[in-house]
Amino acid sequence: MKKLFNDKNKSGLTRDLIEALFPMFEEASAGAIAVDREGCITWINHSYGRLLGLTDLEGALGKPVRQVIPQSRMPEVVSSGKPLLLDIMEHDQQQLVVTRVPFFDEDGSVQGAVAFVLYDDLQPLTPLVSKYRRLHQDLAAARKALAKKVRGTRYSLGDFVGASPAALEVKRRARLAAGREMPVLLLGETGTGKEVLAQAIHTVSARADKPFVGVNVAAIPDNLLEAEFFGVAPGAYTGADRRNRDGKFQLANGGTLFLDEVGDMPLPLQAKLLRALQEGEVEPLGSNKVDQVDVRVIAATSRNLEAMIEDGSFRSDLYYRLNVLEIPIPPLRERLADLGVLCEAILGDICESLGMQVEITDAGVAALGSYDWPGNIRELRNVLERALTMSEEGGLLDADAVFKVLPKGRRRTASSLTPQPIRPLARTLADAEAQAIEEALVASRGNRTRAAKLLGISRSVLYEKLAKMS
Ligand SMILES: Nc1ncnc2c1ncn2[C@@H]1O[C@H](COP(=O)(O)OP(=O)(O)OP(=O)(O)O)[C@@H](O)[C@H]1O
Repeated sequence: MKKLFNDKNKSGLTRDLIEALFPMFEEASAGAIAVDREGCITWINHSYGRLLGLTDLEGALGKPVRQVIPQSRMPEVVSSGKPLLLDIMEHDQQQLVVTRVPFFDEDGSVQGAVAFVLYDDLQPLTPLVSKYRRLHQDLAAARKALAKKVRGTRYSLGDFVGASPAALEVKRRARLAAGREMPVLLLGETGTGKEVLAQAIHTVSARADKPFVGVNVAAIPDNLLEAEFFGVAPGAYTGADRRNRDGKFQLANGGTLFLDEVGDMPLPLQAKLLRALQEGEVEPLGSNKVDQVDVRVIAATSRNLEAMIEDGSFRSDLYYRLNVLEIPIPPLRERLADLGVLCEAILGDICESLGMQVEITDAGVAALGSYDWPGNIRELRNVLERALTMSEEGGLLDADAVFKVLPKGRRRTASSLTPQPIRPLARTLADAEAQAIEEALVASRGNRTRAAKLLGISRSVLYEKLAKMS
């Protein structure tokens, strides 16, 4: 038997072999053609002629293949000596799946090439193509999820919803923080979005593809905090793991460490944290070696750190170390103009997970504005979730539906009963104006053109006033 792969003829496709295989391929394919080493047609079968719309097959013989089939890549196959095993060729708005193979003489020189049309329409391949597309989409989704997991974040800046002057100022500062390496201190009541913002800053920063590690100081017992932060050396204490256990600092190395409720940190640990931040090194519990760490810290608190410094429960040096860029996040009651956009975003999110469609009316949004939101946006989300469980698919949340689920007893009042100190008239007028603008923005669900109309002023005047308020 002839050796298929000898030195001269590595591909083994001699003319004899091609001739032996040809009838089988020709029979099975939708068309076949052969060219010589110059790329001129030496043979073409009837089925291919029909596919190409050729009336005179004899007339095609001897012609350069590109004269007859402009998109043919046979000249490339003859000149390179390499097959093109699977290709899609367009011809007269048809898509042909073709395979092209060169053949050689005994000396290994290219003698010509043959080509077969495997499919003359892509229909039979549809299940394969759609399966490929589905797998491709799954792969892209999995890659995205994995990238988020590696980053450790769920939120980016777009997730901090709000268009009021106060919310825009928060986002402006967050963007500034993302562009620099400095420590950031986020100040805000519970549920105002401190964690959302910390993650968003990390996601936009140069450390985005490194870990984001969050730790809630208030949630960890004091006696475990040190190990949690700085790690534990093997056998550091009775019952300790034999292996090294990394702390949050080591886990966040290269990335961002989010210290939530930093005001709840006991004083002895504050000193160690300060050292870690100043020196860029941490000492695991029970170890006499230090680990170098490169960590960007974003701290957050709902407590008044300045008052804590006064009463000696927070170190002032640590405060100044953490508070290089301060971002105060206003409570929801101070940015009611964002209620409309917040409702839209939160309802969209909840509805998507429940597979339903429910919207809120302007009166529903205005009803939400009558409450003072001590739990801020987290509470708003809970209230909307409760309202949704009581509403019907495709329904509308109106004021009645909102009042049914709104906690009683924390309504905002238009005027306080306690007498207010007399202030300069200009100040009182400015406050009244700011409140009127805020209420118009609530009523118009953040739509400034509508808000300007409600107030009877032009849009440009409204913008001017908003700029002064921010
Ligand atoms: N501006 C915002 N836009 C959209 N959703 C927000 C916003 N702020 C907060 N949320 C949502 O409110 C919830 C609470 O947010 P987050 O955990 O960031 O608040 P926090 O200030 O860190 O609260 P805490 O101090 O209690 O930990 C989350 O579900 C978050 O998605």
